[in-house]
Amino acid sequence: MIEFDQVQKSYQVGGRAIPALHATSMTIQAGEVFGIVGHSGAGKSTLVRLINLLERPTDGRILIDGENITDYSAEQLRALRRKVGMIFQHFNLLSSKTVADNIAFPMKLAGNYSSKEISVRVAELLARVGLSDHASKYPSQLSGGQKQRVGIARALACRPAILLCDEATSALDPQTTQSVLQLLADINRELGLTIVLITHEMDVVRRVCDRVAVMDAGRVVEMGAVSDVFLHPQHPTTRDFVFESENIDRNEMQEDLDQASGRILRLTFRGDATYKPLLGQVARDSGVDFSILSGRIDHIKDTPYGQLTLSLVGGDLGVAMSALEAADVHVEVLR
Ligand SMILES: Nc1ncnc2c1ncn2[C@@H]1O[C@H](COP(=O)(O)OP(=O)(O)OP(=O)(O)O)[C@@H](O)[C@H]1O
Repeated sequence: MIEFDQVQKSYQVGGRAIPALHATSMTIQAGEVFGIVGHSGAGKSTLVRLINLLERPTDGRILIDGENITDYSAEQLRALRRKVGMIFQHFNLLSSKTVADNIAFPMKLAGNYSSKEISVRVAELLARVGLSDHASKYPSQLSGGQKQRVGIARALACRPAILLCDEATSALDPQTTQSVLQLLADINRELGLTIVLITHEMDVVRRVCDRVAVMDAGRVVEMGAVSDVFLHPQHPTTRDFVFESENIDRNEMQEDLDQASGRILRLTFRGDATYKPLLGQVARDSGVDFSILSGRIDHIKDTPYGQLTLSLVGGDLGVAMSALEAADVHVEVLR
């Protein structure tokens, strides 16, 4: 478990303190995939780099499994950094070393592994990330996705309990992003590793994260289960991220709403409710006529969800809303 207790960080620039993270308290549970989403400069990297003390807090305490790491000695800090692996947007591989040597590097640096242990572990990791045939290649001979797989294998070499991912898929195309996110999800499930993932794309959060913190100007402005935050965003910054990820043009959406008659409802279906043929039944029972203004069906991690915006006329709206809510559909009245 990672706990931030009133953690604050300012950078000193030319004698002035630039605040990057205002006093923040939050907990990341062991074994979860925790997303941090925010625009450029929001303070995401700062927050994540505090977890392995690449940056030191200006104030507050950071506890990992109950231990205050800000009090650690140099020796304890070295041990902490072996427990916390990290992967980067631009992979940060050593270009003069082969794939196998890049993966072996942190184990050699740690100094307490035999060469036999290192070669067994490297072979195991190469297989885990699907690169067994590329052990002797150099980074320049690999694609972006393969380089990130090497980055992941290297980060896992010393069997960390936490993996920090700093915009790990931002330099990759959509298909490669998908396969790297799938690898991270598999690793999280199989190894029980805690993953903290920074991104500026809500879609990345939707695919792999259990919980998310939304950052804006050095503050966490919204935090919660991805299904709650994504489907019912409260803060304007969160709404922007969700609309952006769903390719929704707010002006166009407003025009559609203005043209529609009657009441406008937004229905959110989660899990099994997503596939139930509810609307026809509700319309018959309540006498309400409806037309669909927009709709989508997708997944949050492995859970299906659907969202529909409807305009409704006639009949008994109260009966319709009660029937939907009784079937576990979240009903939001937009107008
Ligand atoms: N080493 C530094 N020295 C001075 N200011 C810094 C330093 N690192 C970050 N900052 C400032 O702190 C604020 C937060 O930066 P940070 O890199 O944490 O944001 P971010 O959300 O990760 O942005 P990006 O997505 O662009 O990486 C910004 O205003 C940035 O300019």
